[in-house]
Amino acid sequence: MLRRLLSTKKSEFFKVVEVGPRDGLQNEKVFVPTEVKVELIDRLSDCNFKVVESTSFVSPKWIPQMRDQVEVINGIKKKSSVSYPVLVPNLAGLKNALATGSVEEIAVFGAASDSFSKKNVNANVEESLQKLCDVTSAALKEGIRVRGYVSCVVGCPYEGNIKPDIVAKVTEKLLEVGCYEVSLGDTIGVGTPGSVGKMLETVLKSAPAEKLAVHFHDTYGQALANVLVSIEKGIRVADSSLSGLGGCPYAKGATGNLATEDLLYMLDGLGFDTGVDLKEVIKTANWFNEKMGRTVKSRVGAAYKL
Ligand SMILES: CC(C)(COP(=O)([O-])OP(=O)([O-])OC[C@H]1O[C@@H](n2cnc3c(N)ncnc32)[C@H](O)[C@@H]1OP(=O)([O-])[O-])[C@@H](O)C(=O)NCCC(=O)NCCSC(=O)C[C@@](C)(O)CC(=O)[O-]
Repeated sequence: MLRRLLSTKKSEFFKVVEVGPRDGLQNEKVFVPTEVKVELIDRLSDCNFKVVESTSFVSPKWIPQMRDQVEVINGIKKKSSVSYPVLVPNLAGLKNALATGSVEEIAVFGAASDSFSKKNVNANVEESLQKLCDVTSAALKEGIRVRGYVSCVVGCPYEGNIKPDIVAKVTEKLLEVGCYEVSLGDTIGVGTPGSVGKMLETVLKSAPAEKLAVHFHDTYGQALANVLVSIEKGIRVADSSLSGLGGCPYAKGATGNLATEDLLYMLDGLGFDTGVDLKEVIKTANWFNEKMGRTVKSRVGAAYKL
């Protein structure tokens, strides 16, 4: 498939979902000022992403960094070409999100591991799926688009290797209830092209590639290779975060997401059209890192001459 891709003249669209403002920031120990979050999202909108995941309507006791969700979602300059999904764990979160009048898309999140699910949302996989189905149905009735996530698709920080069958079951359920797309998350970044490839083979028996996205953390440096395997399986959507920001507060050891700059560089090299301006993403990452006193984490950001 890769050989075929490289030989075609017309470039195929690949959707990059920028999750930096949500997944990237939720684990930051220091509170990122609301105005910085808002400017970050506005700058990302100007990079031409189709999707910028912006914040979470979760409990502030569980994720204090996202406690300014209302100010963030109401403060950004929305572009009609960009979708700004917010994470919603339950009906209380949906109510709060709808009350802003600014939310048109939400993301619900489940997992393929009971232990992780308990730590993350205080419910096991089945209980959490029931809540997600309720939230999804209620959101769809309000005309809100719903994206689904499955965490721990290859490995769990508490249970080790995860059986692909469970990932397939959760994915199937999320699609059945009406999620337009399900993003498969290697939450702790332990997957390799071997384990990710096997997991995808199983999931693809019951879910079409067009309805799937991949979401890799780069703990073991396998994220780009894992995207490549996903491309070979027909998937054309990947999540990433600028400068590789991120980590999951309930998954010890998980490092950041795959860096958007590295993903864009690889996709460009493969001849895909993402529509995203890599230079603007690097400038945005440099701006953010300077603002927060961080160092550049993406390889491309460090190497690229602007
Ligand atoms: C789901 C709950 C709320 C259950 O938490 P709980 O404690 O079982 O909830 P509860 O219903 O018993 O309520 C307890 C308190 O929280 C309040 N509450 C309840 N719900 C909300 C809400 N929505 N917004 C604001 N407040 C809320 C509620 O009102 C109450 O307040 P109190 O009476 O004590 O003052 C909690 O576990 C939670 O918020 N978890 C979120 C954890 C999280 O955000 N994790 C990171 C996102 S997942 C992720 O990063 C993975 C992903 C998606 O990126 C993919 C990958 O990499 O794998």
